[in-house]
Parts: sequence; structure tokens; C-alpha cells
Amino acid sequence: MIKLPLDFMNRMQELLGNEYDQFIESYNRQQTHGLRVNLLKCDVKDFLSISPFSLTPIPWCDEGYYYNEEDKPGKHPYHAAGLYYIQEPSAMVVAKILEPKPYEKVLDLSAAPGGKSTHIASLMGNTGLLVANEIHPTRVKALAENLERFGARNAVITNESPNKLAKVFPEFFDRIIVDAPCSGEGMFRKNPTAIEDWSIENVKYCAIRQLEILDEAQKMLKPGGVLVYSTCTFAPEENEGTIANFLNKYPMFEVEQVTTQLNSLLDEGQPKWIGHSEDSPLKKTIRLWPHHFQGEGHFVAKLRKKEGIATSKIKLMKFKPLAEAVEYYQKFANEYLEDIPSGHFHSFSEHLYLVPDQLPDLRGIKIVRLGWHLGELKKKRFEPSHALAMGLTNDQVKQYYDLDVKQATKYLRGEAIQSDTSQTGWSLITIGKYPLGWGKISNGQIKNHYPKGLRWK
Ligand SMILES: C[S@@+](CC[C@H](N)C(=O)[O-])C[C@H]1O[C@@H](n2cnc3c(N)ncnc32)[C@H](O)[C@@H]1O
Repeated sequence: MIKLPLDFMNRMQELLGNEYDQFIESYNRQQTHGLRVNLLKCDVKDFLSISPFSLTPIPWCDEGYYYNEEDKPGKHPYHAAGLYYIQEPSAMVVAKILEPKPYEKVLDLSAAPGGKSTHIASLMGNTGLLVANEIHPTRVKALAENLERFGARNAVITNESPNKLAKVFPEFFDRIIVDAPCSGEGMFRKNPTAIEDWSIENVKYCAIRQLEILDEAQKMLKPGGVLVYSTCTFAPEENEGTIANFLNKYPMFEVEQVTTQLNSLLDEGQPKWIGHSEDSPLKKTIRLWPHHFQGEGHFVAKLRKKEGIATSKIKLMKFKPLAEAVEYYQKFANEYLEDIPSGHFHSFSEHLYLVPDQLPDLRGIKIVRLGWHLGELKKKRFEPSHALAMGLTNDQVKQYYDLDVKQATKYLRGEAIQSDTSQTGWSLITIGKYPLGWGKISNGQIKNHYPKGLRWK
């Protein structure tokens, strides 16, 4: 049994009353583990037909499955191919509640390491625009890696404070998710440091910070848009409390009833825990309890901004592609790609990106990725990026070289692949039909271009 903070246990006992014993008992149950299939790469049926893991469906997410810990899907080459994301099962409900639609503009304001962003990308089918922002400079790297592995082509990744972001995206997004930094009570079973860091003072501090983040988030939402707020804590101050303070400050928002395939398993919000009446709209927020189903604790509120007319002026981005980079990209694409991705090009020094439509002027914003990174101009030749490989399918390239699991493991370790292929030049290295990265072939030798920073030890 894990050792929980005494003040936390006393609080929970007071809140849960008769249910408290059941709640505490859930800490003795085995942790659950989930993976979520990447619909950008394959449909669930295709994935199940090749999956070597023993999987059980997660009831609230069609593409989510529990796996056995011994399966270690994070260490399988299919993970490196971006076929799935390892995610806490309860967390899979959040993007479902957000319901992003193709061609929309969506913001994930506190996105690292990318659980919700990869889910949103997967549901948007590489259309529209996903802005995935993370304030923390180290954590944003993991976010970029995860979205790249997923093959997301429509994601702009930024490393900013909500306040700075709000200045360039006024009334811009159709949907925003604030998966807020919180006291993490719901993750005590999985994350012992959350136990060490827990205190009542921290709960209060988190509640203040959450409202500050929401203050900025609401500015970026279009009239009629949807704002989803989520935490992985049980603390009423950070859940119903934060939402009550928000609604008080911004009466143009209302709580929307959540309808998902999870409905019968969902618990309602608890307005009475913050001194509100039982008929409060806060009852429409939802709580996920670890003693009611297989997963950790979560809270989600779906808010909608009233309809109206957006009055903010957006200055659109001026694309500045490096002409030579475009020229050499096109040469590369004619030689190696069946389907030549085109659209708005933009360059940062020699790097070429394919940028989603309708992007505002992002001057002053720290940009980590601006859409799909195609590659880099290097001394009169174009070197395709890893992101380009991960966003392609094997039928979009003129040549690919398929590996089995053993060879793929070698490739991911950065080792040379023995072959007697007659291919020459850039070849998409795949497992099944799913890309792992690039190889460059000459005289039957495949030079391994799997990025050094990602190589398996
Ligand atoms: C719960 S985590 C996000 C998890 C992520 N959405 C996912 O599904 O993988 C909260 C994030 O908020 C970030 N954060 C911390 N302080 C913040 C602030 N003041 N404004 C915005 N984000 C902040 C943290 O760095 C952290 O990555």
C-alpha cells in the first residue's frame, strides 16, 4: 500500500463519506496501462490484425486498449513507427469530450508531453490547424518528438506562456483544451513524486494558477467555441472551484453537458464541495473515480462561449520560403515521392516547412515546429527530415525498404542494415507498411538516417 499524505486522506474521507473505504481500497488494485491507436496511421482493425500485444478495449475510447505490463509496447518498433501512444486510460476521455473536427483550429495550451495533442491530431486527420503549446522548454521537446512520431502534419508547436500566445491568437480557435498543471492527486498511484509534492498550500497555489491560465485561454476562443478544462486531481478547489471562479468572471461561458460513450460510467461534478447548491451548472462537469472503473482520477469541464461576432483583427502570417530550398525540395520530391505534398512553404534558415492555412503572424512567439518539417537545404541538395518520413505512407513514396521486427530493432539502434537491394538513393524504411525513418542506399548499402537523438540504447 502506498503511503498517502495524512491531510489528503482526511480531506478525502470528509468529502467521500461512505465511499471513502472503497476509494482507499482502489490504491491496492493493480495499475492499469493503456495505449491509443494512431488513426492517422492505421485504423483499429488493421492495428489489431498486426498487434502482438494482449489488448482489452477501453470502454470510453474506441481506439484505446488496456495492455498487460509485460507486453512493453513502448519498446516495440511499432511504437517508433507511431502506431500508438501510451496513455493513462482515463486521460483518453478528454480529447473525446473536446470533439475536434476536421478543418477546425484547435489549441492545446499546456500540451507536453503530448497525450491530448496526439489524440487531437489523430481525430483531425491532418486537416485544419493544431497549435500545441508548452511553457516548459525541456518538456516541449518531448511534445515535438511525440507529434512528429505520430505523423502530425498540421501541428504548430510553440513554447510560450499563455499570456504571450493570447496576443497573437485573439478569438481565433474553434476549440481549446486546458489540461492544467495541478496537484496530481489522481495520479498518486502512478507518480510517487506527486505524493511528495502534495500540500494544501500547493492545492491552493494550483487553483490560482489554473484561473490565470484560463484567463488567457478564454481570450483565444471564438464566440460559440468550446473550452475543455481538465485536471488529474480530486481537489475541489482546482476542479469545481476553478470553474466556479471562471464562470463568475466570464458570464459569456456556460457549462455544457458531456455526452460520450462513457456516460453511464461518469460521475457528476460536486458543487456542494465548494458550497454551491445541487442545482448548480457545475453538476454538468465530470469526475472519473479510480474506485468506479479501471483508470486513475480525472476531472473534466466542457464550457462553451456564447455565440457572437468575433471583433479581433488577425494579421495573417507572411510566408517566406527560401527559393533554393523549395527548388531542391521539388527535385527531391519528383525523384522520390509519388504524391508531392505542397501548400504554403516557409523557411527558417535552410529548413523548409509546409505550413497549415490561416496562420496568424507569429512574430515574437517561440516556434518549435511550424507545421510539417520537410527537410533542409544542404549544399545544393535537399536532405529530407525525419518528420517528412513519419508523415508519409509507403504508397506515397517511390521506394521503401521493409524490415522485420529484428531488423527494425537494429535500425532503431542506429546499426547498419544488411541488404542486397537494387534501390539507390533515399528509401523510406518501414515495418509492415509503416515508416520508421529514412535510409540512403548506395551499392546495396543502406546508410541509417534514423535521428541520433532518438536511437535506442
Ligand atoms: C497536466 S500537464 C499536461 C499534460 C498533457 N496535456 C498531456 O496530455 O500529455 C500540464 C502542463 O502544464 C504546463 N504548465 C505549467 N505551468 C504552466 C503555466 N503557467 N501555463 C501553462 N502551462 C503550464 C506544465 O509544464 C505541464 O506540461
